[in-house]
Amino acid sequence: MRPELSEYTPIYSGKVRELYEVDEQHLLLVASDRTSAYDYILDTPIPDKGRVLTAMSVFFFDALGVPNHLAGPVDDPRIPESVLGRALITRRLDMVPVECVARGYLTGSGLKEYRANGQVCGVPLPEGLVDGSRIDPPIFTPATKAAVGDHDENVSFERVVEEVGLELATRLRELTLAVYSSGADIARERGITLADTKFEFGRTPDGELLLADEVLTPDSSRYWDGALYEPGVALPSFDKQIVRDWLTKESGWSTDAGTPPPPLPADVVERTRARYIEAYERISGLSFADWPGGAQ
Ligand SMILES: N#Cc1c(N)ncnc1-c1cnn(Cc2cccc(F)c2)c1
Repeated sequence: MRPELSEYTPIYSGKVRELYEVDEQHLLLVASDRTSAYDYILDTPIPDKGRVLTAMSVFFFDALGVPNHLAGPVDDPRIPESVLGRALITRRLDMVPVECVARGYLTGSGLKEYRANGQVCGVPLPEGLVDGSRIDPPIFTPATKAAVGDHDENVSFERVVEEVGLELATRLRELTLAVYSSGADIARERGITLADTKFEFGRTPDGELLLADEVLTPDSSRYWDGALYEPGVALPSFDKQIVRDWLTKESGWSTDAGTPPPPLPADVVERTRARYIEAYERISGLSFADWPGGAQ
């Protein structure tokens, strides 16, 4: 008999995820079907999004072989039925207060910084780069964790050293770049470009550094269709572009409307759900139909 979610103490609620205390040493990390666009949480959920992103994290935790915070399988008996397939039991860690971002392509906030001063997080880049340019080798572009609703602030490696010390900062950079490259190689072999990603790390009581949070999901990363890639062309997000295009080109809403986006039509929801499942099945080579927690 599985416990009810109400038996666990909620300790954090994010835009699209929640964190619960299971016991002194363990947490329950829950991914919802909520999605965001243009910094709004949309009213319309994407069915199975939480399960697909959980499946992607588990695939990469297994594939990457990096010590991580998982403390049980996706069907662990401590996971309530109501969140089965979109929740994971993790070890409770002392989280490192740094968003560890790796970029293999220039876009988003990195592009904005580059255009202003030719560098990203203090890392100088060659002249003449444009939106979507390859950054080779990939760079470590850390950020400080923002309060809920705010954007993270890109910071330099030196600022991370001030925050956590040289040894840990160096280790975070090494691990972030190594894990990004491994993930990017896996995705590239399946025709998908992993442009950038954000990792979080935490430490065990005896000081071991573990990969935590979600890993290499479309919510923590930018995924592009490898077949469409060309530098200088604004690259559509593999998973979010359907929603973005409907909102800005068909719904009558605009990003400067100052009002929340309207509800999504059923076909936009279904096509977006299908894109998440396509990304998972192409990258993992597994069938999402085999993932626990189907329609209840
Ligand atoms: N992962 C992890 C983790 C851990 N293993 N130990 C201690 N704390 C965290 C932790 C704290 N904040 N977050 C972000 C986060 C993730 C998921 C859902 C949310 F609501 C919020 C993660």
